[in-house]
Amino acid sequence: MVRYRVRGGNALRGTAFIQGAKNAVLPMIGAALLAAKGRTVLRNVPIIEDVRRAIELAEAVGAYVELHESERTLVIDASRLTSAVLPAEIARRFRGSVLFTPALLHRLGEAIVEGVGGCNLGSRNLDFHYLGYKRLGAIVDEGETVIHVKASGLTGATLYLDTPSHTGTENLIMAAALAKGTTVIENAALEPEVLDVIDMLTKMGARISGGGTGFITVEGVDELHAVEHTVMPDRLDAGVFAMAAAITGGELSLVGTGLDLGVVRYKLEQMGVEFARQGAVLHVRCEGPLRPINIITDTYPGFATDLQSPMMTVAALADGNSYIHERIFDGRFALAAELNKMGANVEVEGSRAVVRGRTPLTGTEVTAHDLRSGIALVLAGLAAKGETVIESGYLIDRGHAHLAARMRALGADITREISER
Ligand SMILES: CC(=O)N[C@H]1[C@@H](OP(=O)(O)OP(=O)(O)OC[C@H]2O[C@@H](n3ccc(=O)[nH]c3=O)[C@H](O)[C@@H]2O)O[C@H](CO)[C@@H](O)[C@@H]1O
Ligand SMILES: C=C(OP(=O)(O)O)C(=O)O
Repeated sequence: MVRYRVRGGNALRGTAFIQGAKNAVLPMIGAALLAAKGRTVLRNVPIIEDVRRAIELAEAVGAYVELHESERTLVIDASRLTSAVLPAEIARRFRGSVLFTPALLHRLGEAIVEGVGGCNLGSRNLDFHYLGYKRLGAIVDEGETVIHVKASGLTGATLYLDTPSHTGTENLIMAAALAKGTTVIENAALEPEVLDVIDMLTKMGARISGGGTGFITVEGVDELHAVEHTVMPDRLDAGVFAMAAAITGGELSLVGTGLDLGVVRYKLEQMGVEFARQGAVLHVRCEGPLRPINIITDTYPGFATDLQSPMMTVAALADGNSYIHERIFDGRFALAAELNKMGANVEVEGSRAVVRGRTPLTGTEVTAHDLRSGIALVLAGLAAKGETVIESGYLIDRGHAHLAARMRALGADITREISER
């Protein structure tokens, strides 16, 4: 059992190094398995638990993988894939396991998905993925726990997503990349991580146009080759560090190539946080009291649902009532009860929450129900009086690399502990 222990009260100051993006590297590991020859090199890989699980899963299907931790570099040789089974004990531990299906389909003619994990956020359907594979010519047997997808070659088709699913778009692009003929994906996701995956696939030889427009066209090719690619910076990790500066009255320089916080920056600015771009560095500081805010989560370029929980912590520390409307997931307010244990006043009704601030927070034992509620509780701990203990730290480690070390370097009093339990 991993737990984080945070003693609040220190302002965070210094340079925060933003990790590579979790939600880009996971599909890229899946994409690397599409190359039947050569070695793929991924750089700026975040050293997070989800990446470790993705490596285990790639090895389970026969790929050779080297993780060079201090270089944050992953080398993947998928020339010999030996198993189409995504075993439950690994696949159920992270969402990214779903991104291995297209490579197994193309390389081995089938994928046996024994489970898909990820944060527990209410319904997390995969119907767009499976309907899309069917439209491309696959046979999908959906058993109670195991899903079997089979195809002896896919053929391009027009696909439509009811909502622009992030991993759904990535999976269907990967499936279409080696299909015969043209595929059009309508209502495709616009997230920057999806565009980074398209960049990598394009280098691999895929013919993809329309990324970022909502209408993606993929002209199938016969093969894809191994390439080197640098993973984009993690805007969620960056958002959390900006919020840490905001709630502790600190001042941070965020370093991460081409970092763009988008709407999160504008929302924090409305709350009184100051940002300044100095060349490649994004400077963030906050001196005065925080103002309340209204947030509506949405697909990109809307406010990212993954930053909704951390923003709830910031709202609890703002003077006045903030309003949050969660529109992506139907079960993403588990944080409210934990924040309330620390003295916050958050009231949830359906998909909406009212956060009545500012309430002084006091450290106590709290539970991370998912990755982002975990990091939101770390933020609360940084601003609370006394000591906050957060379990399970594993959920935080799924998505944030070396969190305690990076925050300690900025002046935070935070430790990561491992116990037998
Ligand atoms: C590994 C990864 O990249 N995870 C991200 C990805 O998850 P993920 O790709 O799983 O999220 P989706 O965009 O697919 O899901 C969003 C919503 O669409 C619904 N839906 C989705 C697919 C489908 O086939 N049918 C369906 O109904 C889901 O139930 C959910 O309510 O995008 C989410 C939304 O930005 C982020 O919170 C996750 O961090
Ligand atoms: C929901 C998240 O991740 P996943 O889709 O991997 O569960 C997240 O990163 O907040």
